[in-house]
Amino acid sequence: MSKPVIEVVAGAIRDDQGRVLIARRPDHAHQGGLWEFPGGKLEPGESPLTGLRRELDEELGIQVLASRPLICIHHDYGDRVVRLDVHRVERYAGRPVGREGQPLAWQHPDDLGARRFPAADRPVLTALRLPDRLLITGPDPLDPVAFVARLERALAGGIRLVQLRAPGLDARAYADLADVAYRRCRDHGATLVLNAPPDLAGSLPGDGLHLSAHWLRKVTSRPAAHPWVGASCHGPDELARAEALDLDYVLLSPVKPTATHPGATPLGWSAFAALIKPVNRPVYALGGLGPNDLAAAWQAGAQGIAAIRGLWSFD
Ligand SMILES: Nc1nc2c([nH]c(=O)n2[C@@H]2O[C@H](COP(=O)(O)OP(=O)(O)OP(=O)(O)O)[C@@H](O)[C@H]2O)c(=O)[nH]1
Repeated sequence: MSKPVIEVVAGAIRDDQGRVLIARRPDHAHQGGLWEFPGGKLEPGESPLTGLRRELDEELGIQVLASRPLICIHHDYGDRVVRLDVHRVERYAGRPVGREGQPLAWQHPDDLGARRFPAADRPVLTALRLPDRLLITGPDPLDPVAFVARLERALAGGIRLVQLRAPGLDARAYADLADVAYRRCRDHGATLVLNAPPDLAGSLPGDGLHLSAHWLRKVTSRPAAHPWVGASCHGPDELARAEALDLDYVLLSPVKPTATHPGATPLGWSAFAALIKPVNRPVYALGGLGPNDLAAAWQAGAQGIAAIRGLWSFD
């Protein structure tokens, strides 16, 4: 018999330094003594938004004014299954205090890994470290100077995650480009992931590796030596494989018609949402999307959007 699912809603609240508010669970509670994102169980018939507002008022004494979905996790603890629906609180009124006596702490997302959280929260920590826009570079740089100028403009415009994709370049030209792109990204505090064969990527400067669907099929374990590893997925089998390999995030495409893959059938948002429902990691929506699609992507359960044309400035 399948176990009942406990519906839980929680808030990721940031301060103006980008730190996130966490609370320590009471020792006697389930997962007692561990840190958590403030929230709790939904009441019967309650919507996630109403539950979020109620819980954060009860626990912290704040009033949520604006929020959006961040990530939703299904986790089986053995004695119970929890559906943890985490929302980013964008605006709130009041000053958070531990109204139930729980200790609170503000922590930068990169440092959250040093705290002990319930197992369900692991992908939430990853989602908090990733931005909502992933730039895929393109088209292939026939003119590297113009390519780097475009990259620079994207970084100056706030892009913080870049996938270096240049399938037409040979290994040497790709390595040269990675060298320049990595320096530019580092100057802006952005993360560069290399869309290249794992062995080549491992020898180049970068913060991570992007596995094409081809390499996702070929690798037998998560490639070591890369702090970040993501992959391109197009359906449930590839999504399941990315999870089994314990990759950090995935891209699912195509959501809309795209110039890069004109023959592919677009998923549309509702099929996209259904496909990522069982996926316990951040998913970027890809295919014919731009910044105007961000709100739809969040509502469908995505981390955000990935794009070439939608984020790469052409002139
Ligand atoms: N609030 C919250 N709960 C979490 C997180 N991660 C996680 O696995 N959970 C689990 O989700 C469930 C939430 O239950 P809770 O005890 O906080 O719920 P509650 O505030 O309504 O308390 P109550 O049971 O005393 O009424 C627990 O099983 C808890 O272990 C998290 O980050 N935040």
